[in-house]
Parts: sequence; structure tokens; C-alpha cells
Amino acid sequence: MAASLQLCRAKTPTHSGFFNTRSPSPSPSVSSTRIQFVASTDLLSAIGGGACRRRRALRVGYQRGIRAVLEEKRTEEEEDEKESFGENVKQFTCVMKFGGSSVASAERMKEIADLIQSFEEERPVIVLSAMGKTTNKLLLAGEKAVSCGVSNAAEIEELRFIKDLHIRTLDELEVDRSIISPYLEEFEQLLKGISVMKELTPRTRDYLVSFGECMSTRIFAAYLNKIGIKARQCDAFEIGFITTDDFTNADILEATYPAVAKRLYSDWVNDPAIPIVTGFLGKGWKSGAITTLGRGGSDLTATTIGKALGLQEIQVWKDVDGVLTCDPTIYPGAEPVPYLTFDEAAELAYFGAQVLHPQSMRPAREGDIPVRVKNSYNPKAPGTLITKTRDMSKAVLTSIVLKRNVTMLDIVSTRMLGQFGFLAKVFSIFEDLGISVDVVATSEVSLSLTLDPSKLWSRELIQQELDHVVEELEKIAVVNLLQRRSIISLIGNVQRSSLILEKVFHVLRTIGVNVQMISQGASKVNISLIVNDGEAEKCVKALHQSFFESGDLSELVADGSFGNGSASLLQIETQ
Ligand SMILES: Nc1ncnc2c1ncn2[C@@H]1O[C@H](COP(=O)(O)OP(=O)(O)O)[C@@H](O)[C@H]1O
Ligand SMILES: N[C@@H](CC(=O)OP(=O)(O)O)C(=O)O
Repeated sequence: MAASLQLCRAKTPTHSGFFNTRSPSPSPSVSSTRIQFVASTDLLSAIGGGACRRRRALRVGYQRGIRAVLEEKRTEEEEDEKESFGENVKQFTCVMKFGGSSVASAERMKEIADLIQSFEEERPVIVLSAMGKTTNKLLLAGEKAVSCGVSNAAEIEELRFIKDLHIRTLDELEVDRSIISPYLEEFEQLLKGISVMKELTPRTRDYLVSFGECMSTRIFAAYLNKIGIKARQCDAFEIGFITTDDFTNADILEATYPAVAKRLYSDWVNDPAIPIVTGFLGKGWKSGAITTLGRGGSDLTATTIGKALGLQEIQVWKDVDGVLTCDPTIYPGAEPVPYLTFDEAAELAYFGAQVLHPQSMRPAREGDIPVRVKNSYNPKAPGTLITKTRDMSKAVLTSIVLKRNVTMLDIVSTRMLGQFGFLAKVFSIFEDLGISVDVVATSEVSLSLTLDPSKLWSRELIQQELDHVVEELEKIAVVNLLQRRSIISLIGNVQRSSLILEKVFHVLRTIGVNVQMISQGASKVNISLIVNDGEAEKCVKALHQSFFESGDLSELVADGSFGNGSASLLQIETQ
């Protein structure tokens, strides 16, 4: 019997790209040169059968020789494979993520297609969110289905809205309706199922919202193909996005990176086409069910692909001119921030700036891949470039972020001063209850902290849970629960904290607002202030004017624009 060992060396035909004729590098998977080693077992046993030392030495030497050759060849093959794998992956230059507002209609999809084509030198991977507000509508439809009764499920207003939007878009793009009709039918069936069961579990919720991204990507890929740009729709949960099974707020697992890289690469080698990937979705590693990455999770999909493929840039296309100095819905005078570090962007996102998903900076930071936030409505605007480091020599404040409806706890130890383990006990209670803490300020016997209102970004921290927290804490401390508070986070150069704080307190004193807690994070990019919900917006406006607008607050006060006390509030409110 002959043992045949085959080693393949990479050589592939070349492929042409979508926009230009740049060809990807050779691939290991298609072989035209094959080196073949055939080691006969008969020969080996013949050599090994003799008793004399010389023959044994010959046998050992021969076997070692073969092993060495094979090992060397195997390593060579692996190296070749790695090399050409890397080169091929590098055929994708960037990932471009388009959010809901960028793909809200047929017209927007056409504009995005033009935009993608305008980057002639790029070979992008595209990540899309659901069209417009589809995710919200899907969730609302699911919630209505729970209580509307089976006979009314087909009449749910949001079902009609979603069907109309998607069919209208297909018609306007002149793409065949059959591309998504199975999804629309299944969506209706699912609503009927929910109405029968009278419950919407987190797992079903994720399955329900996945229809949004599954449909938008199919429509867009079909449109690109129709206009002659070769594209391939990819469901993230089929191409290697492996997550925890925390439905509605799943975490991406490490195994995702090689799996996604391998799949995108091999698809490309087999048939080069722009991948159009569903944002926001993954596959639970235990359940095998569709999971979602938390609201706004398509940003995370994009940065994950960026890291997996080691791309040159991750582009996140929004409906604003980049990351702004504050939320434009709170203060329309917000200005784009040209540069940010990953740390600043992560802090900004974590403390509530809707513009980026809180976890999305992690893969970009790990892979050291620049993230550019751009406006799909205004592509010429430079946007925001997020990198590992930036010149901080002139930086003071970068952005102001507001997080509303926060719960604050004042916890004072009932034990004597000098008791150790108090903080450990407090935090172990939060750990046991699975509640995340945002801002903390502490002395030896007392502690003030805020609780994330959306408990890990997914669901409301309900009153029952809060009562339970207080009950547990009251075993070791006197607890004061303060609700309807806001965190104002000042993201910037905390090396200049004295300057920032001097200005902040001047502003807040001028408008008559008391700060209830203050914390400077270990991240060194964030100072957080806690104020009452009702006062938060006017604080943000006043702080923005003071830090970012030409007239310094003192000048405004001097010329009577702010006046003092209530007169100043009136001025700010009416702006
Ligand atoms: N600091 C900020 N900078 C920019 N946008 C912000 C900021 N804070 C909140 N936003 C809001 O985030 C929105 C963009 O994020 P998002 O709606 O998730 O975009 P998309 O759906 O296109 O990914 C903006 O329209 C803006 O209202
Ligand atoms: N469609 C999902 C995921 C997402 O990222 O959306 P957007 O990019 O529009 O924020 C959501 O609404 O949460």
C-alpha cells in the first residue's frame, strides 16, 4: 500500500476588480503547480525490517529525512498560504458602513451607489443598516403583536409601513420584488406567531429585527448588480460573526475575526464581488440563533470587519458632518470635531453620544485602524478622523455629551471609619445583580455612583430591580436613591482639568445650576458632572457656548447676554 502525501503550492488565475483592473494576488486554494511526495510504506518497512545498525541508521535517517522534508514543505506551504491569504485580504482596502438614514429610500440608495463608485481606488466591504427607522418599526410591530390578537396581526400599522417602504424602494430601483418577498411573508407570519404566543422573548426580538438588515442588503446588492457593479449580499450570521448568546446585546467573540476574514477572502477568490454585509447581526455560539449587537450595532460590525481584514480605513457614513461638539438635536450650533483618539471616541460613545456604538472603537483600537466618520448627505465635508493618538497640545475640550434619565445612589457606610472591604462589598452587590455602574465618586465611608439606565444598553432598569439593589445595599449602608439625573460628560484633554473645571463652574454658577457629583475618569479624557435632568440641556448649551463659540462666557455676561440667575436661563432657553 502506498501512503501518498500531497503538498500544494499556490498559483491562481488573476481576477479583475469591480472598478479597475487591479488583480488580487495568487490564492492558495486554486493550484496549478502541485508538488507530490509519494512515500511507499513497502519501502519503509523493507528498510526498517533489517537488524543491522547500518540499516537501522539508514532507516532512521531516511524517516527523519522524509519527516524533515515534509515538515519543511508543510511550513513552506503554511507560509505561502499565510502570505497570499494576507495579500488577498488586502485586496479590500476599506470598509464603508452606511447607517439607516443613508439607505432610507431608493433615492438614497442610488446616491450611495454613486458614492461607492466615486471611490475608484477603493475595494470596499460595505456594511448596511436597516432602511431608515425600520428597526424601530419592527420592534413596535412585535410589541403590538403581543397584545393585538391573531386576527389583527396582519393589520398592524408598522407591518404595512415596512412592506410599503421596501416594495416601493424595489420598484423605484427597478429591482425584482421576489428578492425580498419571502422576508415580508415571513415577517407577517412571525407577527402572527407572536400574537398567538402573546410574548416577545429577547431571542424572538432579535430574529424579528434581523429582517431589517436582511432586506436592505438584499435590495442594495441587487441594485448594484443591476447597474453593473458586481456585488454579493452576505448575512453576518452566515459569514462568521460569532457572538455570545446575550440576545439584544450580544458581544462579538474572538473567533469571529479569522472566520470572517477567511470567508470574505474565499468568496472573493471564488467570485470577486463587493460584499454587502448586514450590520448589527451575529450568530449566538451556543444557540446558533440570530443575535443583535445592541442598538446602533452596525458600527461595531464595520470595525470588526476592519480589524478582521486589517484594512487601511474604516468609514462610518452618517447623516451629520462627523462627530460633533455636542448632540445637534440638543444644540444646533454643534460643530464637527476634526480629530479624535480612540479613547475619546469610546468615552463619548459610552457616555451616550448616539453617533457611535459604545463598543465599536474596541476592534479599531486593537487593530490600530483609523476610523473616519463622514456625512453621506455631504461627502465633501472632511468628517472626523479617529486614530490612536493625536496632537493634544492645543486641545482643551473636544465634545460635550449628555446622558439623561440616570439613577444616582448615595451610599454611606454604617460601619466605623477605617473599616476595609466596604467598596468591595458594594461592588459585589452590583456584580451579583448584573447592573453596570457608570460614574463613581468615593470617600472612605461614602460612595456616590450612577447606574446605566439601559442596563448594558438593552433594557430599562426596572423599578423592581432598583428596589432590590437598595434592599441589598441597606444591609451595609444608608442609601439614598436619586432618580431623573443626567450625566454631562466633558470629553477632552484632562491634562487641562483645572482650566476646564474653572470654566465649567463659572458657567454653571452663572446659570444657577448646582453640580451634584463630579468625577474625573481614569481614562484621562473625561470629566463627568451630575445634574438634575430638568437642568441638563441648558447646561450643555451654556457650556457649548463657553467652550466652543467665539464669545467667552465672561464676555457674554459682561454684555448682558447671560445676565445672572433666571435672566441668563431665559436667554439660553430662547436661543
Ligand atoms: N456628538 C455627536 N456628534 C454627532 N452626532 C450626534 C452626536 N450626539 C448625538 N448625535 C446624533 O447621532 C446621529 C447619527 O447617529 P445614527 O443615527 O446612529 O447614525 P446612522 O443611523 O446613520 O448610523 C446624528 O443624526 C445626531 O443626531
Ligand atoms: N438598524 C439597527 C443597527 C444600526 O446600526 O442602525 P444605525 O446604523 O441606523 O444606527 C438599529 O437601528 O439599531
